[in-house]
Amino acid sequence: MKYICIDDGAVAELVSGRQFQSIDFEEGADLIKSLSGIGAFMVKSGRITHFQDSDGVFVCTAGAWKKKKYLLIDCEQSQIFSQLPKSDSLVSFQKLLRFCTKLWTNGVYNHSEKVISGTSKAVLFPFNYSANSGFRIAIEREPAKERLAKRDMHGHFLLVYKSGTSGADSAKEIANDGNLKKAFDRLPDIYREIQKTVSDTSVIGDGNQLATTDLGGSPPTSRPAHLPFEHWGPLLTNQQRKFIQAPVETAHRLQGPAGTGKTLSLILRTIHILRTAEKKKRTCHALLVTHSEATREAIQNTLSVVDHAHFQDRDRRTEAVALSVETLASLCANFLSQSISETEFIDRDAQDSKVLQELYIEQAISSSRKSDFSSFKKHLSGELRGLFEGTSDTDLAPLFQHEISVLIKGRAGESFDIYKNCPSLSFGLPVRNEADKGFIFTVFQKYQGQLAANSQFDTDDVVISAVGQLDTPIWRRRRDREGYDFIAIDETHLFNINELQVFHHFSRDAEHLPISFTVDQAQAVGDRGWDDASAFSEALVGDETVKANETTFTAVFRSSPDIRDFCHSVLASGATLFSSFPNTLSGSQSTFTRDDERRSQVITYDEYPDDETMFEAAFVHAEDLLKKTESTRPEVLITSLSEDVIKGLRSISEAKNKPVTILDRRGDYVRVEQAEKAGHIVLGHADFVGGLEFNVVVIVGVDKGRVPFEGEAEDSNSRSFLSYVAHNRLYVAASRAKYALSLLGVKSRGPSKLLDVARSQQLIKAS
Ligand SMILES: Nc1ncnc2c1ncn2[C@@H]1O[C@H](COP(=O)(O)OP(=O)(O)OP(=O)(O)O)[C@@H](O)[C@H]1O
Repeated sequence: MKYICIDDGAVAELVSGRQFQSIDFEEGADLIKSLSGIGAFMVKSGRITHFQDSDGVFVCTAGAWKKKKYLLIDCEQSQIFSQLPKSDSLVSFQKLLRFCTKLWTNGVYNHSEKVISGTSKAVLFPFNYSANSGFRIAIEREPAKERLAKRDMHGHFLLVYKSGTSGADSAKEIANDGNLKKAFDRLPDIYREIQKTVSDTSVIGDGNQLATTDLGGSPPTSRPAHLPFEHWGPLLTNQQRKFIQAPVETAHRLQGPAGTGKTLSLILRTIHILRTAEKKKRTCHALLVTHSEATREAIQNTLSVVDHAHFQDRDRRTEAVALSVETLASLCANFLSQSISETEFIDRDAQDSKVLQELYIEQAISSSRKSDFSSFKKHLSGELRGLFEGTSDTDLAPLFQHEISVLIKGRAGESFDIYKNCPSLSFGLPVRNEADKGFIFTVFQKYQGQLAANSQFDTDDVVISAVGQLDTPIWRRRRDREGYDFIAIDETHLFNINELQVFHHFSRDAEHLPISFTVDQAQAVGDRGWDDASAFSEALVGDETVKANETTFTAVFRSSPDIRDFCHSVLASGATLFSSFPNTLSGSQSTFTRDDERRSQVITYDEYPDDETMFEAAFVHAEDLLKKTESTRPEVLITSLSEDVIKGLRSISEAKNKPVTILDRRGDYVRVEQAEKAGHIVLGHADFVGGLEFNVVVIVGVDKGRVPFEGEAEDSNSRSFLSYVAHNRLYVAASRAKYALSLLGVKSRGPSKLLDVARSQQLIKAS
């Protein structure tokens, strides 16, 4: 294929169809295959007709050819589709089409679109943030000038003649217009043919058009995933469909970055399996496990719209097909008569418990400092001793909390013997020898003592006792009667290994592992010591030899291309600093159509003289962006990675009478619903925003000293840990945004280092 000639009608169609934005859709995958010259050319859209011969391809829409504008991609000269991976090729093609539209309509260019003044050239840098940031596409805006002028067609053509990473002098460079001339000579014939085709198939054409238009739009609802099951069919990507319809008997891991529809697909898969069982008159009891009570409520609410058969309202004791939605704690309580009352239970995702746990740990550290440190001191490694001596109890608390939750409770099940042999985390407390572990374990025991003294349990306590009861002959006999035929687990990255090992005991048949689960490791806070995503499968399945099937999503539905790029820059910066930091956004694409992009805003970073002025400005930005994005107040989130900033924002909202609804648990959809009723903006710490989505997100205090948090600690271990978690939190907070993201900081502090990549690539502007 020497060239591809696309008319302006086809360009408009290709930028507005959601299915052309990602290779996860069959249409997107076919399109990129065709562009790369693999097989016959194919574009599935009612409005577009294409012609192919040995020379090239014409992608056209009906109309008078002389009135149209054309993009001619010279494939021979530019090699544009043979240099990049498929997903990147599609992204660069889509960005090219958008740039062409702007060149034709004198639109406003962004930082990656450059018209070279004094020349007839333009250059596009489609990947300003990533490994391919130097990749560019060169366009001649006035190809075959004289020849086209004679035929009254000057200004009707753009010619893509070069791509790659090397620069050149645009003023001197001359694009070869041989292929353009060939294509030009064929246009009258091609459009005569189209005219015939359109009149022959006008009825079919219309029908197809409707289908395409449907797909191009967003789901007609303001709430995520709130559409009945049947309506999702035509909106799904190939990958989503593949996951939803995959065989039930085997373990299946679904991975993908934020906003790719993991939760939605897990819900649809569960309903699909239950509906199939009902149709075939088979018994099927399904279990959907969420990480916290708040996300359980959110999923139950979504199910009430998606699932018209009301599987979740059915009683599994009397119905053959039913669904139970549980948290790990409620599951253990129901099955193992471990009922503990709400006041006894420490919910990791709730503000009160978090504060309480940190307080207990701080007290445990302080008491160990007084009573145990002197006897351990000479045996401790220099690094741990140095850290302990040079750091305050308050600054040490998050490091100990992480070690306790991930390793002592998470991996070792509170057993010192197992903990002793656990490999240390790369980014956290520096644990170098057995004495280090012994000392940390003493702090842990003190913490555990405090919980016991106050008669409180956390999830780990419940799970550890549960596992003991699950591996007994009594449960093995009950399992056949009470176990589940299908188990779905959302947000697996938030569970620790200890917890993951419980789930496979709940399947009805011990031989089969009908478990499906979703993962985005980058959303877990801090180094969890996972080697890769397959560690989740091993922990869940409980057997290293059983391989889970896997599906990866790359089409990001939630966020605009700019916001996706920004999130990618945060993960890329984390991955550069920390060997174990997962960059799950690589190779993903935003599915925003040109219509969605109309509401999208550039990402801004603004500086203020002090905190007070910044807090007030947060509300001004929120109001401004909600107007620009045509949103309502509850569709706006103000958040921060710092507890103190949240307190400051709260006081300002009270003092200035700007009512807000406050999130104090992770993914608390009920609070968001209250905000909807009250017409309030939502305010909450970054730890509580996971699982939610907003049109506008304002992140306050993204400056030095706060992101990452720098206490008094000088120690490099604690700094690395805080930097690691700041990357996770900033990614989670930013990826909640659909159309607009605004970042605020204090001038004297300067912007956070985490913004360096994004700033250097001009992904952020001052507003
Ligand atoms: N095929 C699709 N067509 C249109 N919208 C979709 C599609 N798939 C998912 N979405 C939308 O994308 C958004 C994100 O979905 P969801 O919350 O399930 O993603 P997620 O991957 O679980 O995100 P996170 O990891 O951030 O929690 C939702 O608004 C959902 O309705």
